[in-house]
Amino acid sequence: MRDTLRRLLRQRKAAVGGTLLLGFLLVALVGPWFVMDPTELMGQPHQPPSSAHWFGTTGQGQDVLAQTVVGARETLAIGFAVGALVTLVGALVGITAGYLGRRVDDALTLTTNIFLVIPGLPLAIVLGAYLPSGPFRMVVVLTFAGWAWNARVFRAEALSLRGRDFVAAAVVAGESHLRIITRELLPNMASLVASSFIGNTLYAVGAQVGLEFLGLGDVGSVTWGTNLYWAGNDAALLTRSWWIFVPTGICIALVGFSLTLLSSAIDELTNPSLRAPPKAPSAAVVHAVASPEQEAATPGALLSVRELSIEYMTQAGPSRVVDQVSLDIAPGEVFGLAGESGSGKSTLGSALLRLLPSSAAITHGRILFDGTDVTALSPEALRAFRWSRVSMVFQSAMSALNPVLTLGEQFHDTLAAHGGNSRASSYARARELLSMVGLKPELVDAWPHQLSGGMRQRVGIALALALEPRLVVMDEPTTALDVVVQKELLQRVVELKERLGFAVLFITHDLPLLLALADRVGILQAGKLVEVDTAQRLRTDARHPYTRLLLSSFPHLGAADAPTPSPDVLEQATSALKPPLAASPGGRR
Ligand SMILES: Nc1ncnc2c1ncn2[C@@H]1O[C@H](COP(=O)(O)OP(=O)(O)OP(=O)(O)O)[C@@H](O)[C@H]1O
Repeated sequence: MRDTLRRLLRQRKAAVGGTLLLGFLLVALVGPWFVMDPTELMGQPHQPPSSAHWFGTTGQGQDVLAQTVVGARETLAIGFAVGALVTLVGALVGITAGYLGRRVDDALTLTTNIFLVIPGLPLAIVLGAYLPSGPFRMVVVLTFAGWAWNARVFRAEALSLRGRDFVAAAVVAGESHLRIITRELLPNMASLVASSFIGNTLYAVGAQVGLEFLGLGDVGSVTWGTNLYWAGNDAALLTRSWWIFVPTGICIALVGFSLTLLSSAIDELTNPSLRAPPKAPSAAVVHAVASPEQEAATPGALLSVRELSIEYMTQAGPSRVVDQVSLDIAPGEVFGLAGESGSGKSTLGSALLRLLPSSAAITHGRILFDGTDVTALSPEALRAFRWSRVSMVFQSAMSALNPVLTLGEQFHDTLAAHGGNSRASSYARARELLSMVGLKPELVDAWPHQLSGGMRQRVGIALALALEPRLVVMDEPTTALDVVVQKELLQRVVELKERLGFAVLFITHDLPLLLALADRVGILQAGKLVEVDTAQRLRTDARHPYTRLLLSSFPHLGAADAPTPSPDVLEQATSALKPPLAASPGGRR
């Protein structure tokens, strides 16, 4: 907690926003003792700023500085009180609904939705007419009108946390609902609570000033809203007495600005991916290659990667994660890319479709695909190129499918984006693709959550094959699956590859799996391709020490001194993957 606070203070946005807000709080707390009585008629009306009245006088002769300073107290007090109450009520209702679910959720969600459809202003007017005037009325009115949005946000967060293992573990351990909510859920929502509180305070200050300006507050009190109300009533605009409303207006804008800065700082602190990444060089793709002969693709190769280097721009400067990699993939070949975690496999795979994040740049080299220089494609050409010529199967079957669209719709989106025809023809193609990967065609109307992990990954493969690409990049497609499902899936991939003739770049850290599946394997170490060879040769005659180290970490792969190897994974996988894999295309590195 102290560490979070320290990091928050180090953030420029938080420092500026916090200092501004603290300044206003200080003025609101002690300022009223140092200024004149804001209600007393001290001088001539409509007097511009002078040494007697630094901010001038109002249309009735009161001191504008005193009104601005004293007005801060009630405005901010109500703002923070409403901010806290709206957050509290919203969190209570939302978390209870999301965590308990069923009937409680139905009832609370219905209530929340009713509040959401009632327009805030009429609700505030009606409530205001029945409640005794004063700050209390404003707090009740704004809390009543504002809690529902917050409840929706907290409910969504509770629903997502409820499914997490640590909550299931607390339930199994017999913890009470109250304890689970306060000990398991709430601490995990700390950043949401903090940013909601700041956002709600911003809402409260704005809404309060708005209502009071319309005369719906207590016009006898001194707040920033009533200052503006009286400025309007005293014709400050008509008489061009700008000093009556400008100081209050500036204060409201500055408080809003400081709260916005704080809210954004909290978001960035709790979610580092929101921080603006350091900028990649403006020429994100550089085409230089060392030698002219490297300019050309290898004859007969489907893909030629030439001296490719990729850098991420980090706070500490550029970090090269792919370093001068050159490789070729032949039509119909399965090329395996192996290497330990963080060696740059996924970065290299994403670069083939130019799917790198904005903080990454291809700083050197070329990607030549079937006569196309991928590194030089315009955004429009790239859109047409991706998926129709090179597609991808992503690692996480869980998150690669859109949870709110049926499978048919997801196929239709992909086909329509590449000039597909009617929805009916997309659905027909989707059924065909589903049966091709061994799923029932009727699943076209299913939602992703109705499928198992293995089924989802098959859908991912079907989607990747929808436009009959010539190369499919598979980035750890089986990592999250158990060995049986993994085996079935890979068998299917090999069958489809034999039938349709596409090539595969298969990325994984599971070297035994690759040696069984791939025609050739490349070993990536810290961004460098240290060895490329046929799977057969790598198994028995690996040359690079890093390859040998990787192989030796799997004792069943022939290490003579390995303790009684368990059933040979390689043998199992090879026998599963019929027909036998083709020999390597020669002549490439
Ligand atoms: N957005 C990013 N900003 C900065 N560095 C990054 C970013 N994404 C990845 N990296 C770094 O790039 C390197 C390569 O990451 P990459 O994901 O390509 O490795 P990998 O071999 O696919 O790993 P794994 O097998 O664990 O998926 C890692 O050191 C990682 O920390």
